[in-house]
Amino acid sequence: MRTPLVAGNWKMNKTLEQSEALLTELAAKRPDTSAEIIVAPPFLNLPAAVRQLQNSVIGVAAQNMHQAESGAYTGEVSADMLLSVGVRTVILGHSERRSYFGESDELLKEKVDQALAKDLQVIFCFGEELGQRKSGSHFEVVERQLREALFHLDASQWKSLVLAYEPVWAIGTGETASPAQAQEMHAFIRQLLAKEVGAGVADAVRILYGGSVKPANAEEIFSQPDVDGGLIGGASLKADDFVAIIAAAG
Ligand SMILES: O=C(CO)COP(=O)(O)O
Repeated sequence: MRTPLVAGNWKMNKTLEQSEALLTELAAKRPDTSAEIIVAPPFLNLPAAVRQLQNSVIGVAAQNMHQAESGAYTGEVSADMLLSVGVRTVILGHSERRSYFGESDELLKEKVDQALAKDLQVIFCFGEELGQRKSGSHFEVVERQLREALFHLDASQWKSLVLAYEPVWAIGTGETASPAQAQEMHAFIRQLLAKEVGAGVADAVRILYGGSVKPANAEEIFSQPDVDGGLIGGASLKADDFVAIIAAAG
């Protein structure tokens, strides 16, 4: 049995004060659920978020990380820095990192390797663009993204990985993949993993869906057999919406 996971990716939203207010509201609403819950505030808010949530069931993730141990990388944050403030999970490969910051499959492989070497849990994002879906190459694109960054990992490393399928055309657009489209891709990924990495990994790994998940569509998407929860952007910025989505997963 895979435990559902709902993660909120706040992106570049919420000052320290706003972050504290949202987390206070979230913790107070105590989502009654069997799902695991994670929030990913901006870097600067992480130490306070970890402190604030230390007695709650809500975990804290970073939205990115540099692949090097340390050094002359102005403006970057390392795995050890995340660990030193109590962060245990990192989101890697988000489409906004890929498109606005030029993160390639090759670079993401390095980041994943570094995160896993440091015992961080990784939520690895991938997904096709609109043109790729229209031309029917979406399965091929997703297969390449996974192959390049993850297929060299062994079964024990896969235990620290969560996959997040986020079709780029559904992110922040209000246009969600239909439950059938999500299920079709998630089932494809699981079959691919069974073939390439092993049946045990394919069965155990959680595959989240991300892209315009809202309280109104969450339940239908999460009820698909190969969808194990969601990575939520906009709707994770409002406590009521996020709690409703969490309830839909558990
Ligand atoms: O990118 C996302 C989560 O990482 C999804 O964002 P939205 O939920 O705002 O579409």
